[in-house]
Amino acid sequence: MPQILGLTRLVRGPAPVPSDLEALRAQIDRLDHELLDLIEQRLNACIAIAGLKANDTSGTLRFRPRRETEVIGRLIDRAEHASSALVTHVWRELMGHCLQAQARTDLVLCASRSPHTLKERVRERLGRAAHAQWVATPEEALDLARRREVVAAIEYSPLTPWWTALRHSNLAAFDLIREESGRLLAIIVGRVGPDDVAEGPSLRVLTEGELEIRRARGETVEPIAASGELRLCLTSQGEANR
Ligand SMILES: O=C(O)C(=O)C[C@]1(C(=O)O)C=C[C@@H](O)C=C1
Repeated sequence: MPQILGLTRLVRGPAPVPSDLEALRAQIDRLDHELLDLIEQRLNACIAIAGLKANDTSGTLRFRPRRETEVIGRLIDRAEHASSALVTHVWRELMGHCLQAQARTDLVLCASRSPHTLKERVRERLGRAAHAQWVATPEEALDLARRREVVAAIEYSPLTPWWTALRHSNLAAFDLIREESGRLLAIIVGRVGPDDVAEGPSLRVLTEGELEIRRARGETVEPIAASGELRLCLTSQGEANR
């Protein structure tokens, strides 16, 4: 019997000494407890922030996409072995739960062409903590986003230019979901203030005339959809707020 064990060891390399395995598992248990304690502390800090946000009369959501993107960006820069996918996934989920601890914030989805892909991509972007609800029309999604603590992800289609309703509205189109090919799949909409929209290209609904004026000023404005006189445009952040 000892000979057979010895042979197995030769083939597989040195087996971990049981006490090493136990020691490493004990270390992992300790780290898990520390991680959980930190998560509890983080949740408590977020609940305290909710108290401050309760005094905010701007009518915006508790959700702050700009802050979330900045937090994740800094952590990705700091990470040594943790991939950006790991950091993004873990913190999107964490922040999704921290947001729910502040106020129940629902996800309203509207898609007829690729509902499954849309839901998956939105979950990747915003985490899985929020309750998701499907609605049949973009108008229903926009109505809920105007009135409730809701983030809406609405499929883009040139045939139903619902995005024209974003002009002169308290809703911001603050994120885009694209297909692998780069094609626009959906627009994420919510009551997010201009200062809380993440850095980077931002969406604006402009008339053709306004678009021309901005271009003449040398601004980078790219129309990505059109309906009558109106254009859905990608602009750089500073330019979008003007
Ligand atoms: O910084 C805030 O405003 C928070 O509410 C905290 C926090 C977070 O978990 O870090 C939670 C939700 C927001 O969407 C952004 C960030």
